[in-house]
Amino acid sequence: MHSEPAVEVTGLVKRYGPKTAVDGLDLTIARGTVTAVLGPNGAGKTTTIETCEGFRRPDAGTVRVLGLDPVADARALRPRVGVMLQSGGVYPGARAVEMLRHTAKLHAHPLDVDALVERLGLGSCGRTAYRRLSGGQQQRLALAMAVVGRPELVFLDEPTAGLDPQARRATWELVRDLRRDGVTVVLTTHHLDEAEQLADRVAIVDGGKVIAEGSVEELCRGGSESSLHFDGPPGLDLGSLHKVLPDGASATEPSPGSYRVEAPLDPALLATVTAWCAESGVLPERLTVRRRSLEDVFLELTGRELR
Ligand SMILES: Nc1ncnc2c1ncn2[C@@H]1O[C@H](COP(=O)(O)OP(=O)(O)OP(=O)(O)O)[C@@H](O)[C@H]1O
Repeated sequence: MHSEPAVEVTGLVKRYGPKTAVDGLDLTIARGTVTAVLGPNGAGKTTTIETCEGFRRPDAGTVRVLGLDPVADARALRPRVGVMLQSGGVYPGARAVEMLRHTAKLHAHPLDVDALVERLGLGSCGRTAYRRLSGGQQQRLALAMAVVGRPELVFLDEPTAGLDPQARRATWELVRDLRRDGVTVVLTTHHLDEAEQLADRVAIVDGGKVIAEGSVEELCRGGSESSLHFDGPPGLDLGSLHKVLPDGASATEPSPGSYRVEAPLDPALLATVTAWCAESGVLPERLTVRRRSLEDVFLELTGRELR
């Protein structure tokens, strides 16, 4: 049974009036994995996740979650799927930790509430009404509510947006523990480092479609895997550098005084570039070797920075 994917989205289309938010999206998520769904603003991530959560009906295509239909089988899925919404979903007057205890009681094998409260730094919020919590506290509570029932699958929509570094790390640790316990985690994020840190698989969504999918390593493979960077005076004669670089290499000045050399990286390349700098009377500052990152891939695929 567990060879069946946790989530299977096929040809999903979702429109809001004339606007097509999701446009034939395909995504398969294996059980027990952490998948990060990345994409620029308005790419269709939230709409896709909300359709998987059963909050929206597809206009076309199919969505199966744990083998079931998220709308028709909502009752059966509720105890098995944890949902963390971007905002709200909680009665504003409800007291924070009481609400968490109440949610825990609705489940057969909940997590230990006190341990979870401690872990997410919610101890001081005990009897505080939800609406009086800070944004970060509300968010951590939403995360706690999503996982307290020990679900098989958790959807986290931008779980660390706006959190301070400490709360962010606590959230990452929690996601790692969920994964270790075999929980499938699907998260949307604008933080590429979050995807790099947590995700087994990354799906990049743009224009309502998945335009690339794979592990971070797979996505970063191909193209030029690494590049050499240095700063110097603006307007250096890169023509003379090209002459000494190996065939197929490129040297560019992406912004004034900032240089990038793309070529198969080996010690000889470094020697060639520094020798050229010496001949040109240039002291290369901040000389670094950079591996191709998810950010580079994202930029190449979407033509946009993430935010
Ligand atoms: N309820 C709605 N009514 C009308 N248009 C909507 C609605 N919800 C989303 N949209 C539009 O659909 C498109 C996809 O939105 P969605 O929220 O799914 O994208 P997203 O990738 O989650 O974006 P973000 O990163 O900004 O949260 C956007 O153009 C958005 O403006």
